[in-house]
Amino acid sequence: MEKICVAVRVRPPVSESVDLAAAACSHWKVEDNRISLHRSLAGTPLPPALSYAFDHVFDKDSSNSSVYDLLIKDIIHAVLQGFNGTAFAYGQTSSGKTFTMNGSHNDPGIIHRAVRDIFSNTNMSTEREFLIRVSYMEIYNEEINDLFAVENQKLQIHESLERGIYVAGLREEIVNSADQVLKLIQMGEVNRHFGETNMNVRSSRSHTIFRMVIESKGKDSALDDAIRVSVLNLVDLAGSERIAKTGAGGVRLKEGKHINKSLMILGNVINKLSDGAKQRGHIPYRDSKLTRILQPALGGNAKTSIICTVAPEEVHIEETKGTLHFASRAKRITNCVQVNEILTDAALLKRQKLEIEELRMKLEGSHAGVLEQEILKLRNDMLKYEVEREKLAMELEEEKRKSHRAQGSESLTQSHKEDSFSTQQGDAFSTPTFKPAPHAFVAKRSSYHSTTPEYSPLPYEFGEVADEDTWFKMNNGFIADLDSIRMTPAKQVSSVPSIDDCQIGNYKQVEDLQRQVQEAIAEKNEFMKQHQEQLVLNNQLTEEISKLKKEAQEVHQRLRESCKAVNEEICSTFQSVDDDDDKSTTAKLCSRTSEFVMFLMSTLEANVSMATHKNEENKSSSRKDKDEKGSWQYGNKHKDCTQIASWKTELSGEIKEIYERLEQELDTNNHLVEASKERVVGLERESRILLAERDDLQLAVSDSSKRLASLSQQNEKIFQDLACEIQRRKGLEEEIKQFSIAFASRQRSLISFHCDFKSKLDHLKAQSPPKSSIGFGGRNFL
Ligand SMILES: Nc1ncnc2c1ncn2[C@@H]1O[C@H](COP(=O)(O)OP(=O)(O)OP(=O)(O)O)[C@@H](O)[C@H]1O
Repeated sequence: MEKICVAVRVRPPVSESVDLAAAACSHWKVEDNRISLHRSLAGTPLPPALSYAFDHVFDKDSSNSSVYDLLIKDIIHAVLQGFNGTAFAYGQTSSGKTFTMNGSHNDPGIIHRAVRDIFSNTNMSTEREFLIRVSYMEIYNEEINDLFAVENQKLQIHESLERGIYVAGLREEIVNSADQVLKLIQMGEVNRHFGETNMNVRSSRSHTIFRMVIESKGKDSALDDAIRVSVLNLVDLAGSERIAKTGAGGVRLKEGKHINKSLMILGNVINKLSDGAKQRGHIPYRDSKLTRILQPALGGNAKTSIICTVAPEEVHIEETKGTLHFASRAKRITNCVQVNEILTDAALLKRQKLEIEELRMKLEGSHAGVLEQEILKLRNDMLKYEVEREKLAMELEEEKRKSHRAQGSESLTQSHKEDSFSTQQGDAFSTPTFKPAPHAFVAKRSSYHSTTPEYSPLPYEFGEVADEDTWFKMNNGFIADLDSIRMTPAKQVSSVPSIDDCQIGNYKQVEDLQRQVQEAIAEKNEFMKQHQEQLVLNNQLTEEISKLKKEAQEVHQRLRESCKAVNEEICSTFQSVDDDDDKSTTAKLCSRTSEFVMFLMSTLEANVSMATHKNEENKSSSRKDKDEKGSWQYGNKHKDCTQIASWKTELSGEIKEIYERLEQELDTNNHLVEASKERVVGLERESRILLAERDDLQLAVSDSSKRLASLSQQNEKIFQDLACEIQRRKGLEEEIKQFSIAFASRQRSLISFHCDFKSKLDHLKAQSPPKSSIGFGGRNFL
């Protein structure tokens, strides 16, 4: 959707007096793209906020060149690319419309500049070849006249699915240079209705439409055979006028009424269109010839610019306000612009092949929704063909009826002759400078346009069967050719993501998931490996711990055993001493000494020596006692005591030695036990850490196993979905295939029907009197 571009141009004041001119200009102020009334009519208060902004506002000093550059140039370039374009000048009488469109010698107008621009572009184009046709018409008192052929008067407007709205019988000239076109325009201007009024010595009494149809085709047909056809309308409207001001009477009055009426209808159409799509309802395009011809430019398929001209004088303030109001309504209109293309059979075939290829590509991986849309589109196309076929059948019937009627009418035959004469004769206006086109495309299309008989392929009553809604729905664009042309399906901009994108997205998703699964598996394997290693380490440590425990037990055992052995040794020593004592006479003394030794075990050497010393003392005292009890015992015992003392010394030495050894051994063992204990504690701590680690690992492993399981599930689901999708796609492919076959057969039947229809038509034409006698005279191209 594209908004209409609206500009306002203020004409310079016409007063010859500089002061008056300055005063005239002082009411309207132009700043950038804004125009405001800043001084009201004498004696009336200034209306609030009377200020308008437009795409451009040109002040009195502006030139046609700047208007063209800012407002029209873009349209011309769009037209060369296949878009329709329209520019028209609107405003009260004498406000400068004709000056803007036609210009002057020093400052050529928009039409002149557009023609030059088009040819300089086409001549420079290395990629496309062009065929340009021009026509020039006027709407005078609600009648359409051909300005290139005065004999073509009161032409009728028709509408067809292929051509859109067109004027039947309008002369079109194939042109190949700007000079040629400008010459033709100059000749056409002669036929235009001008008249003198109080307000303008050369006032346009009609609306004029200069039309250029530009066909183009890529020079490299390997790339695309499509032919672009665009239409440029440059319109100079007649000015609205107040009868009181123009002083019109008689013919001028009649003209003025028609002008005002058609401009009022144009205003109504603009108002309706500016209401927005929802509120607008029925648009009264059919109420005037002007709005009917401009229909594609107003809310249809064309880039449109409106230049509203205003007069700055105080006397015209009301009209200027009216024009600005019209302009501000027009600013709200949006058009739906698209490139117009027509296709030859070969191009159509090429395109269809491409489309099938695209479909196949899409089928190879994507959303069924898009495919369903494609199917729907194809179905719609097929329906369209059906409708077209029915219409053609109706037309054939109509033709037959008309031909029967015509055969019975002699007078109509005569009028046909006259009309035929005018059609064949009137080539005083044939293109003088036209040379055979160098390129096959231009030659072919030129010959087509110059040889095709001009008649409307549709009955006149068609206007009653086709309405705007049908036109909008079925043919929102202009297609200039009829016979060998197919409609290019409207370019669609889909909001759904493209099928390729979706496919890539799916594959990416699957790839991502597969990668994730791979990673998860690798992670899991890594965890398992670590887990195994940890288990081995753990086992080793457990073994080591048990070994150490065993070792510690052995140490304890050994210690116990060695203690036991020492005890046993001591006991056996004492036993041997006891046994010896039993055998010797000093047994009793030994027995007593053994008790003493046991005591000495704790007090060691010092006590032994002390004990020995005391014993010596005791011996002497006891000797005294024993001397008193019996002197015979003392002599025997003295010998024994000496021996016992030596034994005692010997024994003490041995005991001391054993004790020291045992003490050393005990120390060593204690050290060993301590070290073992420490080691055991360390190992236990290590084992605890390892156990905790193992638990963590087990948790992680179970987590990753779960994740792996869910990923596998997802993966499986995706694969299932993919399988379903593939299955569905296969079904759709099958459906498309069948549909394509059905479509092709319908197309073939349509083409054969078309040929049949044409041949019947030719046959009928050959049999019946010429069309002009029954209303089919003239040419069929716009
Ligand atoms: N921008 C302009 N610069 C110089 N002269 C201008 C300009 N606009 C209009 N004029 C002059 O004003 C007069 C009226 O202009 P023009 O005939 O173009 O008006 P119009 O709107 O076409 O009138 P009508 O509707 O009656 O045909 C002419 O003499 C024209 O040369």
